[in-house]
Amino acid sequence: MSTSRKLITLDEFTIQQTREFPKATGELSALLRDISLACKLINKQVNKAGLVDIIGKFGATNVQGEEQMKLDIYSDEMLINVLRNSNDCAGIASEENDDFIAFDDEYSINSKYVVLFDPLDGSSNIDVNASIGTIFSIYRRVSPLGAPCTKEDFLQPGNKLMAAGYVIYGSSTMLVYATRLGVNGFTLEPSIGEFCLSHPNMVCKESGNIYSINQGNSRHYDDGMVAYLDYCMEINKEEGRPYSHRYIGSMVADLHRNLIKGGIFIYPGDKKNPKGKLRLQYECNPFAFIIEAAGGMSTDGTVRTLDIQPVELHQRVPVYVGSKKMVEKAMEYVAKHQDVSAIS
Ligand SMILES: O=P(O)(O)OC[C@H]1O[C@](O)(COP(=O)(O)O)[C@@H](O)[C@@H]1O
Ligand SMILES: [Mg+2]
Ligand SMILES: [Mg+2]
Repeated sequence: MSTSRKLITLDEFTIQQTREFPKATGELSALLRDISLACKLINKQVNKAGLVDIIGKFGATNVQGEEQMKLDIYSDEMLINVLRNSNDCAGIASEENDDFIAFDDEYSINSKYVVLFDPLDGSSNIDVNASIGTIFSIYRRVSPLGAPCTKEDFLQPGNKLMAAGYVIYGSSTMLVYATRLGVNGFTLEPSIGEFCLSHPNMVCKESGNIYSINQGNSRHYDDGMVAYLDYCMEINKEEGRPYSHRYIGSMVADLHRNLIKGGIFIYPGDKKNPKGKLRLQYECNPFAFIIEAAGGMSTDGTVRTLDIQPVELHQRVPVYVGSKKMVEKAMEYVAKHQDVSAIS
């Protein structure tokens, strides 16, 4: 049985897409190719993490007070170096850097785009060989070309995104990215070192039977969240419940599974952390953009994630993202209990 088929590389795919848009300059596609190069360099280290000095803590904390892992720093440096030398990017913002970085060479100041990224997502899973990832999002600048980019370029709401994506370093390495044209997945073919189209036109099912949440925090949840979890665990054969609980603890891996199988991922606000844990600009917005482009939905429990106006680079927001019907149901529970608690 021959398993080979004509491979379409990411380069070929992005060039084909550019041809469909006469006005397209190819800069966005070039930026995607730059990001894929940086992720190939990260992938090389991830694949042999136990054998090279890339496991463990770096010995510093980031602006959010989180311990940085060596692979967080390595991945951050790879992305910054590739994007700084690419002529396609005016500047970056990253989970691992306090402030944005504007590239001030003569090419970068004339680039139309800025990139935000979570260089290594799922840091708590690095040392235990569970799937981890990189998350990125691309905005067109609002600041004038010909000068370094500014903070405003990085504090745009998600509904202004041009493209967003992630790379998952798992049993295979995949790059999935979304534009307003749709969502496509590419698998790294190690023998040619190229990402090749493997999951064209990805769609997020309207409903699924997986719920993904760190239930270890449930003692801190408000009534609405507790009631929704009861709903997920309730025995109701007609409605396909109880749902299965799946939680890898890497947002990239949990969202990738739900994108393919259907499901809901929730990192709510709670009594301990009212804003939740995940960051709006380089975790929640890119996934909201990808999942919506695939037909799903994302909110902070009340508002569409993509319509939230960012005020800080590293701000956190609650997130309910995934299959449309499941997010709507979770919103019903949250709203119902918000009304009750408002009255009482
Ligand atoms: O351990 P918790 O509290 O469930 O948090 C897990 C979440 O934290 C994260 O690891 C945060 O991302 P980073 O690893 O990039 O800091 C997410 O990937 C994941 O969904
Ligand atoms: Mg992360
Ligand atoms: Mg991270």
